[in-house]
Amino acid sequence: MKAAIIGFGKMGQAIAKGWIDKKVFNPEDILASSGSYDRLMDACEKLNTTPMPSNAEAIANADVVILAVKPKMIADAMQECRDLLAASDKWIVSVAWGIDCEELEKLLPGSHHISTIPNTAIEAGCGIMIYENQSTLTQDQKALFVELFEPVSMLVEIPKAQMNIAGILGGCAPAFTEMYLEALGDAGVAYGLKREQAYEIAAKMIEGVGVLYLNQKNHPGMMKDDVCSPGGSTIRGVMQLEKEGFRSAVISAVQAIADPKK
Ligand SMILES: NC(=O)C1=CN([C@@H]2O[C@H](COP(=O)(O)OP(=O)(O)OC[C@H]3O[C@@H](n4cnc5c(N)ncnc54)[C@H](O)[C@@H]3O)[C@@H](O)[C@H]2O)C=CC1
Ligand SMILES: O=C(O)[C@@H]1CCC=N1
Repeated sequence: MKAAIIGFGKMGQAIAKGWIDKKVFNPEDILASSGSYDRLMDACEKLNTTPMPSNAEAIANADVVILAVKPKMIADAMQECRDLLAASDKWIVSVAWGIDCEELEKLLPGSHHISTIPNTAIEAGCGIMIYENQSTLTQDQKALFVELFEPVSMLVEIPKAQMNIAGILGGCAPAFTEMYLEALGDAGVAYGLKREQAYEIAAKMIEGVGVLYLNQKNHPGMMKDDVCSPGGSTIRGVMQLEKEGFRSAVISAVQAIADPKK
């Protein structure tokens, strides 16, 4: 099987790296095409993926197509490929933010497609792949979709009305968490830790908290209480975060994306 990745930027490359690392695809079976041919050549040289001169050629030679251009670019990028996609059993995984099954059908009528929102951690094989419960994939294509993305992500099926909020938590919030990681690193450095060591400790801590929650499904407040010894040190930090509006800031950040006009 061969995969065409149309748009070989951050997300396109993250998917390719995750697949190569988990041996889902041989690097040369990933056919990449992008807006800038020079940058595409550089990226493909690093990953050993195959650079393609056009979107149409990448798609013609592939079984599955990952659509990883900016949402506004889809119509332009796929203009020459609409007929080919409508007339074949090739199938499309769109990762474009805000483009649901109905929108995809308008852009690529008659094709087999599924609308998803992945996150950058797919590169490390521990991503989240939100996908809409409505798609035009056949049963066999849906099974292949699971086969390709399960090794690199947790798959979460979501109805159309909740795609946006699920995508914010899975796809956008990594940036919030990276800011938190950076802030912990700065604080560690301020108190004498080497920066690399500070980031490593903080990153492992974030990973561990996630795994602990997923294993036990205890309420996060209870998990926090387990860390705060009576009269101990942690509760002083927790009280300060409460005073600074930490939780409220996080909720407001989600709102700023979910309701951009407010
Ligand atoms: N970066 C992220 O964390 C996430 C991104 N996404 C979605 O992934 C898609 C790509 O986003 P990024 O990778 O972050 O952006 P990016 O700007 O890094 O990548 C976009 C790529 O598309 C290429 N491109 C532009 N016009 C093209 C055309 N006509 N044909 C082929 N390629 C073309 C550009 O050269 C660039 O390599 C977007 O739709 C975004 O909503 C979804 C979830 C998370
Ligand atoms: O910021 C964006 O538009 C993309 C979609 C989700 C994460 N990054």
